Amino acid sequence: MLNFSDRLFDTIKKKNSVLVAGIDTSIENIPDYFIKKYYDKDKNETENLKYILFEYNRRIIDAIEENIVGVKFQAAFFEQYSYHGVEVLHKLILYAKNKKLIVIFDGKRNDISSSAKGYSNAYIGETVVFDKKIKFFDCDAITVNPYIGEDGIKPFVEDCERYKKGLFVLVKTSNPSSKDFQDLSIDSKYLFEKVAEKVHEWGAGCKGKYGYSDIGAVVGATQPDAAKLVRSILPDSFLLIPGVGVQGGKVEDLKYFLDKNKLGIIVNSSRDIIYAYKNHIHSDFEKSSFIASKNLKESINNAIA
Ligand SMILES: O=c1ccn([C@@H]2O[C@H](COP(=O)(O)O)[C@@H](O)[C@H]2O)c(=O)[nH]1
Repeated sequence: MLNFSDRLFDTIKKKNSVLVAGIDTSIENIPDYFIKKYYDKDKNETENLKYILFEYNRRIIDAIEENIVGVKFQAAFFEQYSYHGVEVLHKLILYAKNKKLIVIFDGKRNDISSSAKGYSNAYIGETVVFDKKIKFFDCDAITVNPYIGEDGIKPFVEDCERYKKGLFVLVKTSNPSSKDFQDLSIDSKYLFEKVAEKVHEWGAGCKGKYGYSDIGAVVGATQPDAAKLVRSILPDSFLLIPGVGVQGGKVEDLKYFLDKNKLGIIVNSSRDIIYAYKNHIHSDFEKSSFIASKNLKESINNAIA
């Protein structure tokens, strides 16, 4: 099996797209006509929830797959429905993997090393179950929070090497409050620069045949100035960039995130794609999402050409 960064690189080239669709779906944002059509009064709430949540997202994935390199599943939107949502998440991960899309689990997980290893086992590695080892979620990559320090990151990095998976470490996030801690100054550097230096160190041992590291960084689209600094520290890492559109990040600023080969980025968009029907692009939600993802893919490609 190829390294994560090689699989990502090849899929970007094959699809001619760096767009990742964020699957952040809440039931209350699914169109009424869809719910009315599929809500079955003879079933209980959770059976209806599971069916409708899976079906809506499955159809979105089918509609947009040609425009995207992968999908990013935001854990919160599944966990809010307890184990019912997690069951749907598991089914959707399998569905997306079967379509050869790059699957990123956005859980921003971490803990002390023993607990971090549990998260890593679940999402990118394998878990010992009696005399078997089971790859439960088997995603291509996971987002992690670096605040706990190196011993919490190491189990993930080791599993990236072992299972050919990827990691995206939060370096400079897209939200306005990212400045509260990430911009604190230490030794005349921002804290996020220090984190980026660590990401460089952690990724040095896992590079693919194209020279990219399997350990990448999350940098918000709303942070082009920070992106220039991060890119100078991380010349060989993929940057996962959320925050275009609704959060104010501009496609024209994506050039500041690129590496020297005008590559090395993937750009997430969630609400603008999964709820594109709200913008009345088309009366049909699948067509709306298709058009929104196609337009965004093309405008990103133009901006980074
Ligand atoms: O810095 C970060 C890190 C993660 N996110 C996540 O990305 C999507 C963004 O959704 P949009 O609807 O496209 O705004 C969401 O899942 C966030 O949890 C981020 O926004 N910023």
